[in-house]
Amino acid sequence: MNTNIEISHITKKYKNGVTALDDISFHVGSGVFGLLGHNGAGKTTLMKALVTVLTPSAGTIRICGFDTVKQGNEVRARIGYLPQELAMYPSLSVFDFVNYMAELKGIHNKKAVSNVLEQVEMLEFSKRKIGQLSGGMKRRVGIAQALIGNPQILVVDEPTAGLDPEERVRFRGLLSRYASEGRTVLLSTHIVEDIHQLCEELAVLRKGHLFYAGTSAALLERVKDKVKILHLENENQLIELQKKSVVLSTTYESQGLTARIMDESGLFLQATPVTATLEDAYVYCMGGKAHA
Ligand SMILES: Nc1ncnc2c1ncn2[C@@H]1O[C@H](COP(=O)(O)OP(=O)(O)OP(=O)(O)O)[C@@H](O)[C@H]1O
Repeated sequence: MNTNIEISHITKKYKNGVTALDDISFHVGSGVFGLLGHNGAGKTTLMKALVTVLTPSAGTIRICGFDTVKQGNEVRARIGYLPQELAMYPSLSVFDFVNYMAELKGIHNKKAVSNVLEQVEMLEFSKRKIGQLSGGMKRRVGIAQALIGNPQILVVDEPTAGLDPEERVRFRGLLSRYASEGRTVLLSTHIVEDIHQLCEELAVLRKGHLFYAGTSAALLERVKDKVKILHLENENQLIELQKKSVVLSTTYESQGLTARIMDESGLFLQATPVTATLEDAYVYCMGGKAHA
């Protein structure tokens, strides 16, 4: 497998003293790779370091073999980035906006602009003003500007958040199509369904530390035999349970509720073991109940 991204011992300490990343190392090959973690875990900081917007305090990152600090131009030529909040000019047309972004990258080629708009199914809306687009359409225009120059690596920060189910499906299709022919899509998300549908491999950050990096299958192996269900009489018992174990999900019933838990140390002898699913594994990684 080719390694498109090599992250080695990356630490980022901000001026205010916050250590957003603490000695992170992992490799990313081709395909869609998921970056997971709660708010503040360090995902955006890591993505900014990958795309050379931010310089790490220590460690190195190589993109297609090029060092993000020493060979920024080579890296930027091979990477497309859709930040969480991309500043867009509402009065520009879709075409003019993407063309403007292309020119900032040094690409003066209107055909290339039409090409990327076609890839994201926005060519027919080329003349529409950005201010008149739906949230999903704006996100597609965001991807279009990241695809300019046909980058080997596409980095997208929470691209499906806030989209309706239909747009989400369309978006996932777009990302998985792009991640073929040896290209990489690195996707940060809170949404378990995104990972489930798209990512063979993932990394999980927790408070600046790497909690897991590897395949979904290996993650499932880790949680095997640890998922159990437990009947509870009321929500007070649920609150107590959450202090002692990771609650994966809860189902309310006519009398009380059933909690699905991760019994890591085998303390819950009264709970019934069940077959672990990938969804359990992802939710466990995220530290508890599903976000979507
Ligand atoms: N420019 C900055 N200066 C100081 N601290 C920062 C800065 N940017 C981020 N942080 C802090 O670094 C930590 C990691 O933030 P980061 O934005 O990377 O997390 P995240 O996982 O992307 O979260 P979210 O999902 O909310 O975007 C947080 O504690 C955050 O407050």
